[in-house]
Amino acid sequence: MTDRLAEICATKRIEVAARKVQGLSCWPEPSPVRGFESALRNKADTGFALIAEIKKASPSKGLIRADFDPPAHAQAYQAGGAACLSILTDAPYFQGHEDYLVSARAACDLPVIRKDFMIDPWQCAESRVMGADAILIIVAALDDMAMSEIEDAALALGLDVLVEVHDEKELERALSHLKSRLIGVNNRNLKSFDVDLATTERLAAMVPSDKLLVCESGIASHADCVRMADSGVHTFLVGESLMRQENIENATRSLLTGQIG
Ligand SMILES: O=C(O)c1ccccc1NCC(=O)[C@H](O)[C@H](O)COP(=O)(O)O
Repeated sequence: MTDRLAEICATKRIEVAARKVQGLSCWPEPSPVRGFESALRNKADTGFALIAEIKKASPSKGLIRADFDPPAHAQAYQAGGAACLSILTDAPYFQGHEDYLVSARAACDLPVIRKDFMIDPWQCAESRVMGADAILIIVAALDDMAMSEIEDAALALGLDVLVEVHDEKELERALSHLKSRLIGVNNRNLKSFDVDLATTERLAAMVPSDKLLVCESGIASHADCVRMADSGVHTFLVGESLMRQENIENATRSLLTGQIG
């Protein structure tokens, strides 16, 4: 595990231990699960499928959007053609909050992935109670047994799982130990924070055809999407480049279609 990821996970362990003591009763009953994977597959069949991220800040860039308004961003992403939302709930490193997930999901019809650092199967139940439709498993953060236990807990609750890898070794571990059909290749190096789209291009050929490959991080334009399509990749997770735009709806449409304005 990278030092930074290890630090984030150590902080998360303390946070989750405290949240477990509080229990789950503070959220209302969740609405039925919206199909996250199916929404992506439907859009990817006919063009580009976008998981649009609601991201206020990040460890690599600090504050990204000052006038942060999750419900408004969710509606803009949906109007611009996004298939799903990704909502950061980690507070210490991303200035996220579970209220952002609750309010953004209530403001639109899109399925939502809770973007956080999963280190305990209990967080799956917590995610479902918040209203999440999917969770993220970061292979680099977990050993084989832990990631498999978290995946089982998520699937038992009806949540979809996006399995995130950064290199060949992590992809092999994911394919050997996990059953989820969504594989995210994250182009961000967690040691240097450098982003290189060639990471997705390198790993794409290793991903079996029954899996849906999601290209994560560093996508900034329609040209980047077209470049990834040359490697057979039509599904993207995009945060910063859209969150920095004044008109998020137009920027989302332009990313997906190449149309300006
Ligand atoms: O974004 C970061 O700085 C970061 C640092 C450490 C761990 C994870 C990090 N990002 C999580 C993500 O996966 C991205 O938010 C997501 O792929 C969107 O990336 P981008 O379009 O480059 O904002």
